[in-house]
Amino acid sequence: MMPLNCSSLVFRVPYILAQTRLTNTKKLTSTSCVGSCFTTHSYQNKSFHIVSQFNQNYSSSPVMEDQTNLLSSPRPENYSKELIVAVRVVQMACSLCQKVQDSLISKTNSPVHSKDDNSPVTVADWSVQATVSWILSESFGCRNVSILAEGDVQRLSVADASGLLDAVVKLVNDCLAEATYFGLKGPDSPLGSSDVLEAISRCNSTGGPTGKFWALDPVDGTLGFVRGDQYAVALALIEDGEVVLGVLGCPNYPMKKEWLSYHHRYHRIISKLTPPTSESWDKGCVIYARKGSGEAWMQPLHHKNKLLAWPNSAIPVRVSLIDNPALATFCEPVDKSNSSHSFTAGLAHSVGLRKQPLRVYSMVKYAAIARGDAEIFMKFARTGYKEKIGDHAAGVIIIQEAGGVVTDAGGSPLDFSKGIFLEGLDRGIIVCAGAKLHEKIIRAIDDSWNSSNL
Ligand SMILES: Nc1ncnc2c1ncn2[C@@H]1O[C@H](COP(=O)(O)OS(=O)(=O)O)[C@@H](OP(=O)(O)O)[C@H]1O
Repeated sequence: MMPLNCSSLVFRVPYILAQTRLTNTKKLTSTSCVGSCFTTHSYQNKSFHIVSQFNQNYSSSPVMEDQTNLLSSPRPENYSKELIVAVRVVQMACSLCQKVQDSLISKTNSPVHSKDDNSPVTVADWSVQATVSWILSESFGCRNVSILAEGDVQRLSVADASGLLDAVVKLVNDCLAEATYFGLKGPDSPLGSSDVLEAISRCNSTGGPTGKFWALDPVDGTLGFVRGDQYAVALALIEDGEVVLGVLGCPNYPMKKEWLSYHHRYHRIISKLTPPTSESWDKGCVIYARKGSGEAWMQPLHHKNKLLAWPNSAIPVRVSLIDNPALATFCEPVDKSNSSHSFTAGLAHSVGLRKQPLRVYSMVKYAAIARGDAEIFMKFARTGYKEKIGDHAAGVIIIQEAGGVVTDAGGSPLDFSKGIFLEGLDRGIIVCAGAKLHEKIIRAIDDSWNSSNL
């Protein structure tokens, strides 16, 4: 048997299979529809409905009020307005990021690989942060909105960053000018630099155990973004230390799941040569879930050529029912400096996973599990790295509501109540479609800990 060997990993917590949810038995037999005026489309042999609603007469609130049926859940409508605004603003952010990524790819054959101060990913980061902050503040009132995000406005305010600030202000205004097409209301006149800086500077929450705050990762998966590959826009709402809703925008998520692996970039580039028609849905989605609903939903990205009839659609997503390790696919980060590939290889072997790992950039790995395209996601950061809550919150709630399980390597739930970081994390993060696979992995990790202590 291949030994589990990862010298940098020390597992301290004994096996506790805590908080695992046995909700994976709920099999969807039919798709639900949303709204009242819909057309039928198909995706992976399932039919679903696209609601073509668009109302120019919006109220003073940036959310168009007649579109609250975006959520088809019959359950209590807690956080429903928050979720609607969050889904829409993440759609806007995806559109913004797509523009930046397209220009990045077309302008250079040797993409930027770091997040230096003037890199396109930095521009996208700031612009998404400003846009999301502005829309949330307009929707719920500045005083009621607290946002935790990484961007620090000081860097953008200094004199030598004026070119960067100009680029950000332009992108933000271009994006907000299209707000009505996403069912939101933009500003009456373009924002100035000070408005943009103010919107960014409002994202100064440090999280914590009480109160309500949004956790935003504007462009998660820097490497994927600059390489023209997978990245995600992640927005979650956390209240009293619990994630209550999550939205993951995945602009490059391929509906042919085989193309998800970074190895298949070539196929994705080829697919770009054939632009999608209004009826096709070849890539890009926004996935979202609300705590306690027992449901997670996916809608296609908004397409520019459908400006006056936004396809306000959603289909339910559910984790895979595969619980046989030999048939299961596991995801992990592409870059081995972000997660030990040798450790996961040993773990995979001892658990009986037989397929090659699916290496995917960013929180798109959470989306893959929620959609049932893979069964396991494991991340084992090197010693000393502290995971940030914004890099996981949206994914965790989506997985849980889609029927999956997320814990640390000791089997404990992730704790979002301790501030910016996932404090007390027992090294790895384990995401599984079902409790059975999860139990096997946690047991194997525990065995490795025991044998390394012999
Ligand atoms: N050293 C180290 N170890 C572990 N994790 C780290 C580390 N450094 C950063 N990060 C965080 O992980 C995010 C990248 O993780 P991914 O799963 O996307 O990795 S990979 O790009 O596929 O290799 C990365 O997201 P981005 O900063 O958006 O790229 C960080 O949130």
